[in-house]
Amino acid sequence: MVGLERGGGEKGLGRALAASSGGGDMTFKLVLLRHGEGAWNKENRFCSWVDQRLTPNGIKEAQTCGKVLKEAGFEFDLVFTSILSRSIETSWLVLQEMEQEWVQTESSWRLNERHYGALIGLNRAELASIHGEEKVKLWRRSYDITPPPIDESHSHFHEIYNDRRYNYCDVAKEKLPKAESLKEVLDRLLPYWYDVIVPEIKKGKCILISAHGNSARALLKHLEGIPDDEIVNVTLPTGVPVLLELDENLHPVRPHRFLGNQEAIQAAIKKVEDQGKAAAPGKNISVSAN
Ligand SMILES: O=C(O)[C@@H](CO)OP(=O)(O)O
Repeated sequence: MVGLERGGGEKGLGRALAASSGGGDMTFKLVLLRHGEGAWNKENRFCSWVDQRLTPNGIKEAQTCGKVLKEAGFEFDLVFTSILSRSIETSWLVLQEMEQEWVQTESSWRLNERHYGALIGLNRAELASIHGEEKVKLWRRSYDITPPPIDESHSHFHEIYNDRRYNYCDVAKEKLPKAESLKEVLDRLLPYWYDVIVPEIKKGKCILISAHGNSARALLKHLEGIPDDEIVNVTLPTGVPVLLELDENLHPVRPHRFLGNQEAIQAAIKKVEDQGKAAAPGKNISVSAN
């Protein structure tokens, strides 16, 4: 298997199926992706189910991702996205860069970003200066802590729940979440994973999942068996492809790998982690900390 040295070391990684040395067992390759930077990523606000477009930088990130995947030789058979524009737009840009725009795409709310409840729209750094960085880290990265739920008084409530896209979900609108822990994200994602995505992987299809920081983390936790208290340390940067290689039981044959310039990727991870550092208190912050 090809290593990940910079300067073309990822070439050849993209074959959908590879025989492992000796036994001839099949290895399935799956690429997980967090969308490119969106407007509220840049403003350091919890974006979650608010629909945001990519920034010019986010567009570049998605295009770079497409270049990396193209150079590595990936040929996708199927793409899955959430129903939020930033994940769909990212998949378009990736496929365009790879000259694979024709690849069939399916979208589901079950791949949406985690529902951040009452935290939606708030600035992470301002929140950290009020509630402390530890509390914000727990809200952002813990496994089973659910933030306070969104209610009708929230300035983005109606924008989210009156959005026509949620008329087409496989659950009634009233049953859609009002806040989610990472565990709750996994609970709503797994039926889609097992019923829709897994059968396609098992057919040998090369699959791209263009999702979000926390829906991708939830899936990664599930596939790699990351313990509840260790998932807090897993952060995904925007627009960086994550390669997973799975055996026929969909157990990983090696740890996930970020594809691309490793130094730039580490810097991007740090940037996302630093979003939760405290800043001078801002004005419009009101959320009950419990
Ligand atoms: O804003 C959000 O919904 C997510 C990132 O998409 O934020 P965080 O990185 O804090 O989980």
